[in-house]
Amino acid sequence: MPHGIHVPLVTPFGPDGALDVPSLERLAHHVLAEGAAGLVVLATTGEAPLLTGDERRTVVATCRKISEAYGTPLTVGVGTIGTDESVRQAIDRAADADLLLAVVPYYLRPTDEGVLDHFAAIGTAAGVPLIVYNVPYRTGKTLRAETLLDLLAAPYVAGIKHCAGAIDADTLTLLAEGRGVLGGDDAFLYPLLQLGATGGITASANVAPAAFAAMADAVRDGDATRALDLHNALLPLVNALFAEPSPSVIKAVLAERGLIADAAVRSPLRPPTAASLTTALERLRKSES
Ligand SMILES: O=C(O)C1=N[C@H](C(=O)O)C[C@H](O)C1
Repeated sequence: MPHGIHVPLVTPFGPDGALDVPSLERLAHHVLAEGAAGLVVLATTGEAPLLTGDERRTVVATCRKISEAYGTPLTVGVGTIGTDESVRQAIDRAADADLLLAVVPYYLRPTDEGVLDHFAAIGTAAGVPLIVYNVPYRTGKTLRAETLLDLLAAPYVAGIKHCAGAIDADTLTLLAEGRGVLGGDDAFLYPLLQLGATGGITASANVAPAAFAAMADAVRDGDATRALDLHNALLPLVNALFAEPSPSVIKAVLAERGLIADAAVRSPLRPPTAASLTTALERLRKSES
């Protein structure tokens, strides 16, 4: 069962728009050295749908080597609208992955039963445990709490990355009855951990890996005061990092800090405004003081 903070890495591009592997390596080393429990590639934050097939393979191979050097798991994103193509992706990426982060099929809004069949097909074919990526505000598909619990109980599912955008009634049911929930909404990570989530996949941890890892450790160790202090210090930063479509602000902050060479994002994402970047940098400095 995944635990701790797994960082969904941004995918750095150079000023010419090409994949920047040295920056990816630098960032991956940095977050693991700062206490992240694992790397996640080809997720939302990694702009996965905007990469070519060759770029995806390079990102996975690069982070595979680094994960092996640190002895930490590598989670690789998979999944699209249709089951057949999702299965193909899963088979292709499973060889280099410890876990696959498989998104709920989006856009078509299938039934919950269709979604269960979708994950059964992927999980059976891949032979690598899945983390179900439940993000209704992106996919357009909300799953019933019972369906999420059915997924958690499936032999091919190691966990659920839960991004409900709130702590709603279904989230409470899921956490009360299921094991292996990972917080996927950065702003809600602390309460989710307190309610029993085993860890998180949080984009903001690209920028502040040590603080996120410390917060997860504090909850695990029962140090509620320290965990709450860290949450309160991180929350303004998280809000600033998500003030514009992610990962634009995150990349700009990483570039300012010298962790990646350039802040470029791919269209239709756009660079953040100067005001958003300034606010995020100020809040990062404050969170560190
Ligand atoms: O890339 C991810 O994985 C994450 N995606 C969420 C989103 O952007 O919807 C947020 C989370 O921090 C990580």
